[in-house]
Amino acid sequence: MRTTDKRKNCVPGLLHYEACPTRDFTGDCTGAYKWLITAIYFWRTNFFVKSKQAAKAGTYAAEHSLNKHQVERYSRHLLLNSFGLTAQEKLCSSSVLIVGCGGLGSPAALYLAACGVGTLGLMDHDSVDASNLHRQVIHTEERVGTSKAQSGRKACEALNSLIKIRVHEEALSANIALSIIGQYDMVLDCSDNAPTRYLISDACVVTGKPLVSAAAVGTDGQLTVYNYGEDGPCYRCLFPKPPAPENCSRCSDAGVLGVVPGIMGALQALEAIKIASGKGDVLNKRMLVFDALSGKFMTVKLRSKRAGCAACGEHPTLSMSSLPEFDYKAFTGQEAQDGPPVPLQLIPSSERLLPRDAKTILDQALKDSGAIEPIVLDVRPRIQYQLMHLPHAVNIPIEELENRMPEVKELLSNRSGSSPLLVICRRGNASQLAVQQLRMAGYIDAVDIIGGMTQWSRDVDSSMPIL
Ligand SMILES: Nc1ncnc2c1ncn2[C@@H]1O[C@H](COP(=O)(O)OP(=O)(O)OP(=O)(O)O)[C@@H](O)[C@H]1O
Ligand SMILES: [Zn+2]
Repeated sequence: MRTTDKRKNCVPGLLHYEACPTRDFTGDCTGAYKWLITAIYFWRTNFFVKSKQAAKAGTYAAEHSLNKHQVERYSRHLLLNSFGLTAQEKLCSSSVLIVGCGGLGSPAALYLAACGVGTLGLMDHDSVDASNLHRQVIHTEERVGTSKAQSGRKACEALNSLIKIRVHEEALSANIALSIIGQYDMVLDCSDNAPTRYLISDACVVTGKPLVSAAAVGTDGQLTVYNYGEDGPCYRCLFPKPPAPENCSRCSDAGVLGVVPGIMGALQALEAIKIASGKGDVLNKRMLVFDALSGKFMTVKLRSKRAGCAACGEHPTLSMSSLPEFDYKAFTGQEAQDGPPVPLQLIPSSERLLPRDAKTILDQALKDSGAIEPIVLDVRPRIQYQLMHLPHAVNIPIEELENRMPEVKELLSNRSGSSPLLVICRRGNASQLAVQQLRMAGYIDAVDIIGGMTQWSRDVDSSMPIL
């Protein structure tokens, strides 16, 4: 009976009394097994509740800092033997500043956003123009006229919401360069003018940041990394003296095959990824030169640091305190922001014509002279003339004017007495130079049109495309 009384200590259904290993020597159940089973039960229950809570919170056992979304999104990088986990973690905690959201900056920003750079800075003071869209693939038709930096932010955010994007809607200038560049691990120079290139390079030297620099004009591209490693040169080491302004080709004058900056910008993103992740050989002391028409890439060896370099040499003159005072415009002889050329004032305004007045004179001359056409001399390059020109205009590019004066003489010999000699160019600078030449050749009634074809399109005939 004693035995039967003690059976109540056993956990019902779990163990047959006879088989209970914790019976005492009299064969009675001690209840120890009951307490053991109960303890296991509570421990397991507690464990399951805790695991459920853990699963809800999204934690799981792993030896890295990436969250579930990052692991899924960057899985193809993570699986790549030559890249992998540590490289992606470094990338995700890196910060990159892109100066210029144009032809180079567009693909660079998209790839860096897509691959998970932790913080991406987008800097540009300009707004999107329709002529940008054939190569600046970060922008859209809808965003023409809006800020390039904001347009870039929208595209990058739409692509990857896991990264941070900082927008700098202003031009990089000497007084803000150090504080802005100081916020990032590295810089991509995607700008298009000499003063900005010198400024970015100097600021990167002073703040100790690597600089991924590229250029693309026409069908050619270049790429290198400055200020990298022990003895990597800076931009000034290679180009201590700025090029003459007339030797700097600009896309807005020389044109550019859209995909060329696309390729160079993507390569800039690649160098940035290599620097941030610590993988691969960075393009240090080497320049990659791309010729799109022949489809050839060539690598040129570059020099090491120059001992006498004003920025990174043995006795630099540029420093935290002197850089903000440095006059990059005076040094390069160019405007810090790439825009239309500064309007020249070679001829007094009173001796020039506004497009509307020129139109009235032309209409009147046509009426008066009947069959004889008024004379309009268009001094733009041939391609611009082919794209569109004024009715009756004769094309003699400014570079050919001196040699082709006999043609001008012939042209003028047929005009009626009242026909004016009007000279037009793209924006009103070359036409003033042409008028000076014509006047020296004896054609003193030559007169140019203020603002050229660009202003003509705005004031007289909006159906004309602006180049
Ligand atoms: N100092 C600067 N700070 C910030 N952005 C700059 C600076 N200088 C140039 N940029 C930007 O760099 C970009 C360069 O782009 P890109 O070379 O494709 O030429 P673009 O000026 O957009 O077009 P186009 O030359 O055809 O008129 C431009 O958006 C320009 O505004
Ligand atoms: Zn240097």
